[in-house]
Amino acid sequence: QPLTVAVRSISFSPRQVTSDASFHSVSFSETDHPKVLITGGLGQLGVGLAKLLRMRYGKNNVILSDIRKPPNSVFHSGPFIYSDILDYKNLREIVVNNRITWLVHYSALLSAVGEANVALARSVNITGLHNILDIAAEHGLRLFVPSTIGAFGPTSPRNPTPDLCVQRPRTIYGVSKVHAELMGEYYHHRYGLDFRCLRYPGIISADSTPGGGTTDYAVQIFHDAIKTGKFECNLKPDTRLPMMYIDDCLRATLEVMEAPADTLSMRTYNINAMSFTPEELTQELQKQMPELEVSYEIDPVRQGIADSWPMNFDDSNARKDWGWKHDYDLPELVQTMLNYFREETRMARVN
Ligand SMILES: NC(=O)c1ccc[n+]([C@@H]2O[C@H](COP(=O)([O-])OP(=O)(O)OC[C@H]3O[C@@H](n4cnc5c(N)ncnc54)[C@H](O)[C@@H]3O)[C@@H](O)[C@H]2O)c1
Ligand SMILES: C[C@@H](O)[C@H](N)C(=O)O
Repeated sequence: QPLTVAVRSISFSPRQVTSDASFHSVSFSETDHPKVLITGGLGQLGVGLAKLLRMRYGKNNVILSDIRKPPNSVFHSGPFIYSDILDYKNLREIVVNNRITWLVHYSALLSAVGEANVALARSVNITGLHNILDIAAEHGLRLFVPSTIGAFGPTSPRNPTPDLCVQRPRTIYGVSKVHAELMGEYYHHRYGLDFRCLRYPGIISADSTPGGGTTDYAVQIFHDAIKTGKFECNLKPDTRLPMMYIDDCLRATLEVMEAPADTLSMRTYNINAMSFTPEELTQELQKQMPELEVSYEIDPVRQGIADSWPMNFDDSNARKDWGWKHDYDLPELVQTMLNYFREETRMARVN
């Protein structure tokens, strides 16, 4: 404990790190919950993660942040603050004023929007990450940064893709995520930063919308199926990609953050649940909605990206080291998503 206090009270920035500097994660007892900051929290994943972490650590111990204006429901459900990850001083002020101990770094531009705006993606995904790493190291934070199936490329083994193999992605998103994995691991080995990283598959959620990725079709199909009974898919029918229901993704994040450090033989893990093609997802949906019509209008950018990504993800290390286990396969995913949208439609009719 005295060591922790001493390290935290040193006022330096890793921007002026001395060659023998060493950082240590802040330890806390079971009764002393972590104080969590989530960046980029208004995207597809952040609000759900905040809800899960607040149930576990208390509402006021989890702060959501973003550069966008939160909807009323989010603003009133717990602490929310403005935070631009490109503003280092602002980040530092938030961490200091709120005595943050865990940082979940969700801000990013995803694969398709990244290709549409490479300069912004480079700035948010790479310069922003540098700010986050320095803040986390300077203040002894436990840092979670998600990576992605997009961190692999056409020369990686695709079926299955192991944790350790060639990573030569061809998107700015993928390049920035490989950079994040390597920088986080470097800070861990060099400075003792408690860096934890999961490579997420495409995430599927009902109550939040994806932010411009290649796997977005697998969410949009549910919205369109319920609304119009028709869906135009922008990937070819046989494009196989790893996918996961959001509840599994958020639970994995919580579990790896809580895992004792000595169970982590690596700092970056693949996690997986299922793999399917648009055709297989359609067939599963049609078991309950036989009238659903799916047509294909291929987006060459997204298709090119998908064709370079893993088809199946090998997550055996996560299962072995810290007990990762998914709950949702394709049938449960489809049932859960349809239940959500049907209930929403029923409530809309009642009101
Ligand atoms: N959703 C998925 O399928 C998926 C899969 C693999 C990995 N991931 C990773 O998980 C994380 C969260 O994903 P998501 O789907 O919620 O992303 P998203 O695109 O839905 O949300 C990203 C958020 O980052 C915010 N942001 C952009 N610029 C910012 C800045 N300068 N400062 C602060 N915030 C900024 C945006 O406003 C947005 O709310 C990302 O890092 C993503 O790469 C997501
Ligand atoms: C896979 C993931 O990183 C994101 N959903 C994307 O497609 O870009």
